[in-house]
Amino acid sequence: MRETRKGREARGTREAESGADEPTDLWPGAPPSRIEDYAVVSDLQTAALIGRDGSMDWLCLPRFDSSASFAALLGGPEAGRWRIAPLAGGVCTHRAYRDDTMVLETLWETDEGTVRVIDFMPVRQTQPDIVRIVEGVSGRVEMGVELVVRFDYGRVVPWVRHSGGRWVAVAGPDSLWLDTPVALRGENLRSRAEISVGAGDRIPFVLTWAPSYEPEPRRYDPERALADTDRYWSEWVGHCTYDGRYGAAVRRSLLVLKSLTYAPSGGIAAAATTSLPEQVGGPRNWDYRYCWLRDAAFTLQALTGGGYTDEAKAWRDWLLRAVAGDPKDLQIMYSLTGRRRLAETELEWLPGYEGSRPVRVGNEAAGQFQLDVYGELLDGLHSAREAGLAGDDDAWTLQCLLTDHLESVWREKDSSLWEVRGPRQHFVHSKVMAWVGLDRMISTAERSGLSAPLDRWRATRDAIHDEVCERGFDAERNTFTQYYGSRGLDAALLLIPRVGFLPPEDPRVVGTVDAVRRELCQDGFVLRYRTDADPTGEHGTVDGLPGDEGAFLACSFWLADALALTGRTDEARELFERLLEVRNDVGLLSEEWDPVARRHLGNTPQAFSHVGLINTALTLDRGPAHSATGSPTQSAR
Ligand SMILES: OC[C@H]1O[C@H](O[C@H]2O[C@H](CO)[C@@H](O)[C@H](O)[C@H]2O)[C@H](O)[C@@H](O)[C@@H]1O
Repeated sequence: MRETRKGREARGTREAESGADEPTDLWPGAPPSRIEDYAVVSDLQTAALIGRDGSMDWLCLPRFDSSASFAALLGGPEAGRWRIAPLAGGVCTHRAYRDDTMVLETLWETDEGTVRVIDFMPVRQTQPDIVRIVEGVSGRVEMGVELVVRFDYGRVVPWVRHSGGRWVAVAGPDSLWLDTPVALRGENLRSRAEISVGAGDRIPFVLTWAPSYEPEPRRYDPERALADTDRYWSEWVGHCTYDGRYGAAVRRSLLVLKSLTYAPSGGIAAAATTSLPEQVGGPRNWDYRYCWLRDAAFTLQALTGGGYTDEAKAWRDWLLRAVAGDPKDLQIMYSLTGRRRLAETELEWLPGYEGSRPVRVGNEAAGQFQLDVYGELLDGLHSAREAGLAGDDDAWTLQCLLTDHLESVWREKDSSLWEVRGPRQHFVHSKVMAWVGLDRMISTAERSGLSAPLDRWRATRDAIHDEVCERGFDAERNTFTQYYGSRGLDAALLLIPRVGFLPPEDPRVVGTVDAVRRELCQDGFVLRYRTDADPTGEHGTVDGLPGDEGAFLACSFWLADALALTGRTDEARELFERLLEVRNDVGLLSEEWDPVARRHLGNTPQAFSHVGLINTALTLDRGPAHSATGSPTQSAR
């Protein structure tokens, strides 16, 4: 490495003092990244998003749901980011994770030479570290480094100083420490350097977060950390039991799910981000950095399907702790540690992703009544037992209490799995999942001989079944409906055969799958529901929200499942392989896909979408061995 002239002059400056003396940009006019441009690295407590332009634009420290120290994703470079890229600008020529790991390698091939940047987060020991190693491959490339730290989601400009050879940014409770042989200079409230990287050079940058009131964090050997991180992920992937045709895609999705797991508690975040829009420029922007019982139950089944029983056990332990107490106080989501209060607020100082406002933290849906979660939970615990997780007395006690409660609430209207913000309805999928909850409890008690009020449970299960078939089915159109009396459809109805509510060959199931294909598909991908379908809704829509959204990727996987289950395997495979095509260059999926603009929408990477991928791959390879949640245990009535 050669340090450039500006770099040498910069030693010892105080960034905050140098102010706006040089308002130039290292990469003038660089466009913002699209959602699908981001790769993720994780230390199992938080995650960073890195664009194809080499810019780390999202990083919450010290946890997934902490304030962001880099929030360029939602506010542009001024909201904090860390870019390492050729000064010539542009995006990388190639990018991939190193084998089956979460170590990212980004290659820049320029006329002058080739450089690789290796990005990773060592699995957390004490403090979070982000390591970036710039490696000269051939020739010589002029690289730029720009570090803009803005604590509290872009709002707080820290004091920056150099101390004992380390670069330090401090404000309030946060401090960030950078160890690197490169001297950064303060300029325009940013820390910058230019370096000339020749073949064989290897230049490390290690950024470590610590509470500002604690002693400075220890220094980390980046090369050793790289070897350890490589080994950790390779060993983890080595436990995967899936050996089917879609091995690489399934392993990558399992790695993403693991990356979204908050290791200290076993809780699983629905996604690494907040407020990436479901419609660019619109208000459908939500915070997903929490643990949804629904998403976690689905995730658990994908993990057990892939052979990961330790994670399943950790999730069950998390669950038992989180929901402890009165079952009527059950929430549909919790923080990663099990905290209940997730008050939703808007960060008005952030312009949002491509102007998509508001940016929200917290999630009001935490207070909703969503009937389906009882079914997903009970099914998840049932599948955990089926997957060989030893029975647990506490778990069974909890399951019985939840079932008692389910029996007393299943007739109520709810907000559904889509967390609609319009009026509550008798959503058909919710009732189906109430049936699933009772069905799985009956099955567990029957098989294991655990004591249970079986006659009563059977009567309730049958009553739900009868009511759904009577009030939730439109005989004229031969389809189940979104809610009782509605003309609208719901992609969640695709789960009916998978959860065993009716057998796949039942004409009502076939009719519903056909109706969803006819009315909810856009370019073959599936919308959750029509956002304009219900004039009785608060804003003339069932979800009470203005605007529209893209195709929901999990639902598109559910359609592939339903096609496979109803015997249309070729069509199922074709759709599944189209869905694989919408993954980004490093195999990640966000929540939604815009079939018109052909781009990712919504939070990323999203567990729900990756779970869909894994479960459909398992269905295509192994047949419907288990439901999505769980195993069909009963056939038609
Ligand atoms: O689109 C409206 C709702 O979107 C979010 O919910 C969605 O994501 C959840 C997490 O993956 C998932 O469990 C749920 O089924 C999805 O609808 C958001 O959290 C809600 O607040 C919002 O109303």
